[in-house]
Amino acid sequence: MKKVLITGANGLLGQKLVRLLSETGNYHTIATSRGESRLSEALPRVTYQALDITDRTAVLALFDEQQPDYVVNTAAMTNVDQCESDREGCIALNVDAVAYLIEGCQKHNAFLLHLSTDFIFDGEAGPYDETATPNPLSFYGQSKWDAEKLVEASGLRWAIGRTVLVYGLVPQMSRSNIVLWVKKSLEDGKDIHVVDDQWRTPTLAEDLAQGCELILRHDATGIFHLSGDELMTPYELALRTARAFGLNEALIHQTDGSRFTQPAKRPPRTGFILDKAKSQLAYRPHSFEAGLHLLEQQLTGKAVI
Ligand SMILES: NC(=O)C1=CN([C@@H]2O[C@H](COP(=O)(O)OP(=O)(O)OC[C@H]3O[C@@H](n4cnc5c(N)ncnc54)[C@H](OP(=O)(O)O)[C@@H]3O)[C@@H](O)[C@H]2O)C=CC1
Ligand SMILES: Cc1cn([C@H]2C[C@H](O)[C@@H](COP(=O)(O)OP(=O)(O)O[C@H]3O[C@@H](C)C(=O)[C@@H](O)[C@H]3O)O2)c(=O)[nH]c1=O
Repeated sequence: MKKVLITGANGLLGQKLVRLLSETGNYHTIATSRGESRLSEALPRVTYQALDITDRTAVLALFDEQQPDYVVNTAAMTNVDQCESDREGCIALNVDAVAYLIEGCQKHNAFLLHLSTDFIFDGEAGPYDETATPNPLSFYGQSKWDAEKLVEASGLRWAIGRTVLVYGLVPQMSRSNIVLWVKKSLEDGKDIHVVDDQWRTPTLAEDLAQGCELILRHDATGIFHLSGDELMTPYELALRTARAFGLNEALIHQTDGSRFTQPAKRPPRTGFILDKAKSQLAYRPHSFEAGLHLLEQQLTGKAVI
């Protein structure tokens, strides 16, 4: 049985991945995150331990204690605007902590799967494949690219799973996501202004977890693009979400980057080409509507989250 240490296990991907690894029956999982566990229930073959990955001593001590075969680093500062204002905190978590994990993996000859983002690209030429050249526009994007470079230079057996605009539902979320935000706003009767000049391939959290499990299952090394397969604007995403949940589309107003601004610059056109993950891992993401349907089932208690 493969022993896997997951960081950021309270997060959106972390919770999905812990559940998936438990369900397959092939992994013993050490789920770690900062603070108490927010996993909804005790799961077979899963133990939880608090771990702040910015604490080098704590990271190395946990590696010595648990001796994992695989490490999946899902923890990150994922609030892109916060990364712009708290640059020190961003580097500590998104870059320096990755160096501590690499150190632990080197000592115990563990495989490292690290999560990264479409925001390493400038969005001038999306959708991108794994060979495209990064040119981040934001501090978040730069931090994630710097961490990728550490992983690639580590001498470890490593994989990097890059993803795009993840949506989904887990218990006690510390951060919402675009689909839940659209749904809640429309349910509350609030007007929303959504951009039509950015393009993304939004990713169902379950699909991303599946992609990570496939990498672990096959000991697949290198960079893999793991996202949804449909390129769309956030405006289109909002309309399709409204239709799927039977909500009022008239509340959704089209805007663009000249009128809607955020503190961190977003790349205009990203999205991923998935050919490598499809051919090498048999990665098969849900369609966007199928992803929304699963979310609807989870929200109504017809499927587990
Ligand atoms: N979400 C997205 O749209 C995208 C995400 N990614 C990447 O995918 C990965 C997973 O993202 P996602 O699951 O959505 O992120 P989340 O923000 O949902 O989860 C990150 C988790 O890391 C935890 N964490 C924060 N600081 C620390 C720390 N010092 N030590 C240990 N754990 C910590 C957070 O804890 P707490 O909950 O307590 O804050 C949170 O549970 C990240 O690497 C991200 O950069 C890439 C592209 C898109
Ligand atoms: C809040 C809001 C967002 N948007 C658009 C802008 C943007 O393209 C999209 C999502 O905006 P957010 O600020 O929620 O998410 P954002 O920070 O852009 O999401 C990113 O998260 C990090 C972690 C990543 O790695 C990236 O892949 C990326 O998906 O929605 C609007 O058009 N209007 C709005 O009022």
